[in-house]
Amino acid sequence: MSLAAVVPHLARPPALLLQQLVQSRGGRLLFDGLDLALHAGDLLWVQGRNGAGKTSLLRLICGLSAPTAGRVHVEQGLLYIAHKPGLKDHLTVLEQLRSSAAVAGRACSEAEALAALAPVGLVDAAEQRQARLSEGQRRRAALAQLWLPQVPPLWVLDEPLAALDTRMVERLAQRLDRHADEGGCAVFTSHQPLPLRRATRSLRLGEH
Ligand SMILES: Nc1ncnc2c1ncn2[C@@H]1O[C@H](COP(=O)(O)OP(=O)(O)OP(=O)(O)O)[C@@H](O)[C@H]1O
Repeated sequence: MSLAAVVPHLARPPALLLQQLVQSRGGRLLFDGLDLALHAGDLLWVQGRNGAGKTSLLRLICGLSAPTAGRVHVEQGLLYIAHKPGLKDHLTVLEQLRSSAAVAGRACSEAEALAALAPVGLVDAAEQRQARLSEGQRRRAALAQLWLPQVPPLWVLDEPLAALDTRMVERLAQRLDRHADEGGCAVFTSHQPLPLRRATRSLRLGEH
């Protein structure tokens, strides 16, 4: 029997591969020679003090900035929700969600978008302009993307818990668990642990 038959994920390439990744910013070395492979079902919690380089790493993974050296390989698609999600104030919650999906090449129907607003508790706010949302509601509006159909396999979430109440934190953790159960994976930053059912891998930056 082959090793791949015993450990199924070895049969597939990793969803995310970081090889000898180096990043300097503002004259500081944030990480040096970082190697990482993320496979189906992996949830990776990136930890570190303020300024350690967590957001910088997530932006590298998404191809939004270039490493000083090394390589980032994403096998299929990814979904990035930034620390400050770029919501347009003049759009309604529903318009924003459908527009974000379309820009990502995953256009969705109004019914699908409304269904994604239900778990984040924003169905009643669907027609409301985003300028009138609270911080927590803005975070929920951005996170609704995780409930759309055809989500990409790799999720990259920067501080997804910011401004969320306890109930929404639990709902997000359940969504992450289910995504991993279905063979997806995620990289997230957070200053607090998420109440996840699945085991979490962790990477601590700023300790060199
Ligand atoms: N545009 C930039 N130009 C130069 N240096 C930058 C830039 N953006 C961030 N930095 C620096 O890179 C370092 C890492 O920043 P980063 O935002 O990745 O940290 P972080 O771990 O996400 O912090 P936090 O927990 O506060 O969000 C910091 O020292 C920061 O000052």
